[in-house]
Amino acid sequence: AEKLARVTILATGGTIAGSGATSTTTVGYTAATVGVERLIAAVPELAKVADVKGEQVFQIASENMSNDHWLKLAKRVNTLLAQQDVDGIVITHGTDTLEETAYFLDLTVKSKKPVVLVGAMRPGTALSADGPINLYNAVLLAASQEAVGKGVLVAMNDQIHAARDVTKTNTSTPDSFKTPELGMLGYIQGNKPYFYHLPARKNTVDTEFDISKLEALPQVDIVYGYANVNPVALNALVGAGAKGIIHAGVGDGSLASSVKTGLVAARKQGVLIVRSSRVGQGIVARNGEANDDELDFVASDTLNPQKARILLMLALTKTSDTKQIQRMFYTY
Ligand SMILES: NC(=O)C[C@H](N)C(=O)O
Repeated sequence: AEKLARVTILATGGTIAGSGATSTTTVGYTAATVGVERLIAAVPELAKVADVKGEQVFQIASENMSNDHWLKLAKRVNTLLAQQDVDGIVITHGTDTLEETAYFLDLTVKSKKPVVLVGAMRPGTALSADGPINLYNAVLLAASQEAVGKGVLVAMNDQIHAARDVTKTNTSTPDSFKTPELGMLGYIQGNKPYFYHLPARKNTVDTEFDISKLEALPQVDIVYGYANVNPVALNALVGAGAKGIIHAGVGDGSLASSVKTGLVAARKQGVLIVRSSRVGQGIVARNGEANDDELDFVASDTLNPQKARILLMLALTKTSDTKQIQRMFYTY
């Protein structure tokens, strides 16, 4: 018989490990209650596709995910993937910040072996819970040769997405994870992954980031744009020591005059400013809605604000030169 791939499941909590009072409880349940061994035992089919081991790394709802959790997780993933006896990793995760953790790992994992993030939109106790099939698909994907060298992947709702581009698009439906416009990578169907696209941006072994010796990440915060915007939030975050600010601007990253004044002042104090957009799709054009050359700002390209925040934190561990950081935003 062919030897099965060895896949470690790192469990972090979320709704995939959640439970509710009744089978029709799809909101108002409790996330992060079920341990990894029970998650694995609930899907005996896993044993057919991989030699599976479980490890409980955290037990949290993903709204509580932090920089510290990311550093711990990335270090654990790198340690495991350096081992001969680990062929791939699945990370069970809450869906609220799953896209952020996926992108953080996409930039910091130093291996071509598959890393697949998975979650669920319904707790395990619900009718038509999506966790078990999502977990099965994720393990199947992590055990496959097809997933090698494709960066960190997200497996949800029978689909395969790239960490950089996937986003949560719906508060509660099982088809919430999408890659609008840039496109998902493929499907999982009939016990097989099918790929149609490859991630074009550099990831994993091809990035310049190394978190192996880091104990903390620089403080980077997000400021939201809206009509009648109040600059108080921006000024407070800068006052609280932010090293970088992501401006989630309206439209193509446009800046209201009241906020622009604060951003210019912050930049003069050495704070890195990235113009992103709250729109969720499209390129934020450099020197478009603002003269980035003159202001010494960075444009986020297509990264949404929460992912721009991750790239800026990692960029600041290497340099504070805006030209270098802009290059990174066009590379990753
Ligand atoms: N569907 C979910 O997993 C939502 C939950 N709040 C979490 O992110 O942990």
